[in-house]
Amino acid sequence: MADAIRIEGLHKHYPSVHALKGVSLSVRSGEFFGLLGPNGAGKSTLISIVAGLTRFDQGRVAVLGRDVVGDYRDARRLLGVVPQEVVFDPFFTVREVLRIQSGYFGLRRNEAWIDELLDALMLTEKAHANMRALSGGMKRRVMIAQALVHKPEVVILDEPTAGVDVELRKSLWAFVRRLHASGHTIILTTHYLEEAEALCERIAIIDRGELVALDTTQALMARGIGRTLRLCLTTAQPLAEPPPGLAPKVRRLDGNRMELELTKDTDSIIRVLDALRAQGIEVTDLAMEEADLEDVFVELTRRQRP
Ligand SMILES: Nc1ncnc2c1ncn2[C@@H]1O[C@H](COP(=O)(O)OP(=O)(O)OP(=O)(O)O)[C@@H](O)[C@H]1O
Repeated sequence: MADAIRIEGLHKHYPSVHALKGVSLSVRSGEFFGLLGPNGAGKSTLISIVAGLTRFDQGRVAVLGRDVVGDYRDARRLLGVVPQEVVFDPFFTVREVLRIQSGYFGLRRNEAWIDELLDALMLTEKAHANMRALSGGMKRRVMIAQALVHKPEVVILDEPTAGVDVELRKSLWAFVRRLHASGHTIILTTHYLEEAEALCERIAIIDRGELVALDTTQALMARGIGRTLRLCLTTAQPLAEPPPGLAPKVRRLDGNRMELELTKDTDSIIRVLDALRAQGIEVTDLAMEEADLEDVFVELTRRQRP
């Protein structure tokens, strides 16, 4: 089966920025895929190219084997994009917006699916409301319904939960999970890393137009970034300096509290405890914190400031 999205050697220049510098990546069919990166990394540019809305300078991009330039119509039909910005025509009702969008794809009798979308996105009561009369969160839900009106196999969500309240975010994710479970490929960009961690099977991280990581979420989180060990100690005198041998690992020492950074797989907690005991120091409390996606992300996109 063709990859849901295949990007090869993609370059894009704006007048003053080389926004994509030879990006290659593939999203497998049926995957829940995360596209992460700091502000200005090139995520929206990449999405807009996949959607056939932005020209590029070099490379190839295909949606389920259809070239986004040579086979634009087919590629576009297979894709639903929920844009970052909420754009709408204030003169139409919610149902009209969805009917018009169906018309763009040549779909006539689409009412049953429109009803299903309205229901799933909790918009049924607002079907006859004018777009301008909706709250921001509701408008965003209409954008999602609009992107799905032609039942695309591949769905791209560009920051769908930015500025959305917790309740709506939960219901959106429940809906997106259902879409994924029913066989759709989902590509998500988000600045909420815990969302990506919870939802995505694989994650690509781009930074300043370059792919800096592409791996399963699990493997990314397991990358050898340190774990934090927090200790409460009892000593005759508060410690003035870290015990010998542990000093390079100690990040903070405050009286009887000590925080150490341990390297995954090579540093053992037991050895730390033994080293402390050898100095007559007892440990009264201990807490360990694993690196999360946020730590990995920061590590991979840490910028060399000029
Ligand atoms: N239409 C445009 N004209 C000129 N430069 C642009 C245009 N769109 C984006 N850029 C520039 O291209 C680079 C990539 O921007 P892009 O919007 O793709 O990043 P992003 O990863 O989506 O960022 P964010 O997380 O802030 O949405 C940035 O330096 C941006 O200023």
